Amino acid sequence: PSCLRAAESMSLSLLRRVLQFKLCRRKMQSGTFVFRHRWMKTLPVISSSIRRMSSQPDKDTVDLSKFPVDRIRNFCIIAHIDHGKSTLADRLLELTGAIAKTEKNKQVLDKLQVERERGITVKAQTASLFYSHQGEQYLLNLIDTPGHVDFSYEVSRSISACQGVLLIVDANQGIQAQTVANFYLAFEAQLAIIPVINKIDLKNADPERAESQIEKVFDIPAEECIRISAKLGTNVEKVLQAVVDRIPPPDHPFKALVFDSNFDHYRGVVANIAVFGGRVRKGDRIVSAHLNKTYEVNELGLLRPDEHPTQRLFAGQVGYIIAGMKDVKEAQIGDTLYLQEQPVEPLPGFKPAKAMVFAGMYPVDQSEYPGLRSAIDRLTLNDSSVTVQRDSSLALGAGWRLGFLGLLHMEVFNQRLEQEYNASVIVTAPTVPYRAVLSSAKLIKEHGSEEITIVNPAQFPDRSQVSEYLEPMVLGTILAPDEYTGKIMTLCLNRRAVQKNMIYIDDQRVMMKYLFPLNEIVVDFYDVLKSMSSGYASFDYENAGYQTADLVKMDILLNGRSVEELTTIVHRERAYRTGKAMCERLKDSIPRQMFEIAVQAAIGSKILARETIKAYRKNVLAKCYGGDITRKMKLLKKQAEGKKKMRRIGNIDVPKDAFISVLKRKDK
Ligand SMILES: Nc1nc2c(ncn2[C@@H]2O[C@H](COP(=O)(O)OP(=O)(O)OP(=O)(O)O)[C@@H](O)[C@H]2O)c(=O)[nH]1
Repeated sequence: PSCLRAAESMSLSLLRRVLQFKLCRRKMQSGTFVFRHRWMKTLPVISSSIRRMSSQPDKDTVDLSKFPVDRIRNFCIIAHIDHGKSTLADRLLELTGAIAKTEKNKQVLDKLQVERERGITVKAQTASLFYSHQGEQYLLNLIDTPGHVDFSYEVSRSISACQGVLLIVDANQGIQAQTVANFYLAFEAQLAIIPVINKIDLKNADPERAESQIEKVFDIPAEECIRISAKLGTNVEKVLQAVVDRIPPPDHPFKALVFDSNFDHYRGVVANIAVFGGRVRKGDRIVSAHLNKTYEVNELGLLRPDEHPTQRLFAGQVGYIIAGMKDVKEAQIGDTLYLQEQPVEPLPGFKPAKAMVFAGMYPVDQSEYPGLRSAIDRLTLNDSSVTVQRDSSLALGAGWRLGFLGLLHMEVFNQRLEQEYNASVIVTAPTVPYRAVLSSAKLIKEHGSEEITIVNPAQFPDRSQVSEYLEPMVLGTILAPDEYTGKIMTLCLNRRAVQKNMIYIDDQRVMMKYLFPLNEIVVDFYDVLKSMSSGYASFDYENAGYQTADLVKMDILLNGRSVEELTTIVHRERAYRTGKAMCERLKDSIPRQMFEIAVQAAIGSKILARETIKAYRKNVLAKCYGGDITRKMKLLKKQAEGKKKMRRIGNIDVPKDAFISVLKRKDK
């Protein structure tokens, strides 16, 4: 009101200057933009000139720390695997000038080698983009997320840092299992959902069908869908407009959420944060709500998509912060950071990731133990969802028992160890976390509780000491064309699954829900499902607690000697069939050696199955007549290298892949 009064006596341009000066000062003091809103309402003429002034679309000179919160949008891209998230992210980056438009820009946000090789996203990535819309400049914070079911943990935490999502659906494939799972994650978080139908350039694209599925399954009007081709860039601009128009700006009290973290060898932990309110500056002392530890901020900035240091981070911004944390466990995902002098109520955070698959990991040669230990330490610094426990076995020596989110997660971890740390490891047959209710007083005392979780089959307690065994269950969703329904039902039945629900989502596609024992799907269910449906079926699952089960421990013996790493826990009624199949597969995967090998499956002292591997001697020099010594040396070296991929158990060479492949079944 005092300014309005002053306006009567001052020229408008002078008043403008006074206000601009006050505005800057107030913004710097309060760190919020509430002040600006208020003035814009009372003085539209002045505010429009201020707006013009602060929305110069020159992204290199704009001061990000003063970016108005009402022109910030935080969103992520979610979809089923391969529906084109990373490709759309590339186009968005290009269109907003964050990266140059070249042929080489393919899945720019997929930085890890394993991501590029497998063509999948494993870790969520963040980038800040500038976008001019109707003369205003907007700051769009984009988070690209992985599509595979093992990494849905990354999706849920990305969602917590956003106010909206782009839900991508392939125009050819339509809604798939993870589309459904991801939709509900976003829906439950009450985010704005923009459905995007991608790949409309494909010959068999059927966008109408995808839209009617979206209407039927998610209750989103078909008109809200945007049809695009991420590959060709068709209509991608419309996506940016929708982000601005349909996603609300962030509006929160003073605090920041840690939604990702990774470890940098030189700078320590780099935490990705979403600032929900207020601001943080270099040199500020911040507190992590979870550990109640105080740190000094050494560096912070935005991700565009590479780190771009700034002096401050403001409400509504998504960026990174480095504050002398030494372990990613200090930057717990879901934790709240606040300024030391301004404690706040912590944000709700995320459900912690729970390991569902456990496996032993051992060096191929014990002399490589220290190297492998430091490689595992470093890799887990970057992936806090992996649990690590030290373990040792008679045959394989000292090693670890690691817990993963799923089998693909385990394979990716393994591949990263080999590629990024040049480590050669043996991974034992994966197992799920079983539980046992103990009846033996001695064991209860030893464990300090009646119910124990067993992640190592070798430590499976004997039936006589247990009143009940329990196995983890999951509720699986399968989407497939109806012609495969019969085959899929047989497969599920073979995997001890119970059907819970089945509906047609359109005239050709069926959605089925089954309750599965986790161990039945963990190794190869997805592969089998894919191949029996010519790649058309998709699968996703969520945890569904524990159920009583009649379990037994099955040992595998090589020449009468039990190989602890091949021990598995099986359902009693399946023991014979599983034992026989395991022996057959071991016979195929262990190469013939200079002596005969008996492969047996046993429960206690009872032998269930046996196969014999005949003796054989491979003379690699057999075809090498005459005297070329270099050629002979080369062949012998090659043979020695082949042996490195083997593990000697007793006097038997077992290929390291045998430990996992032994569990893969041949479902028809
Ligand atoms: N024809 C066509 N192909 C596309 C389009 N968008 C993406 N693709 C292709 O689809 C494949 C998967 O694309 P990505 O962008 O890697 O998919 P994604 O959803 O990020 O995959 P994940 O990160 O593994 O979940 C790639 O081969 C892309 O080239 C499109 O609009 N048209």
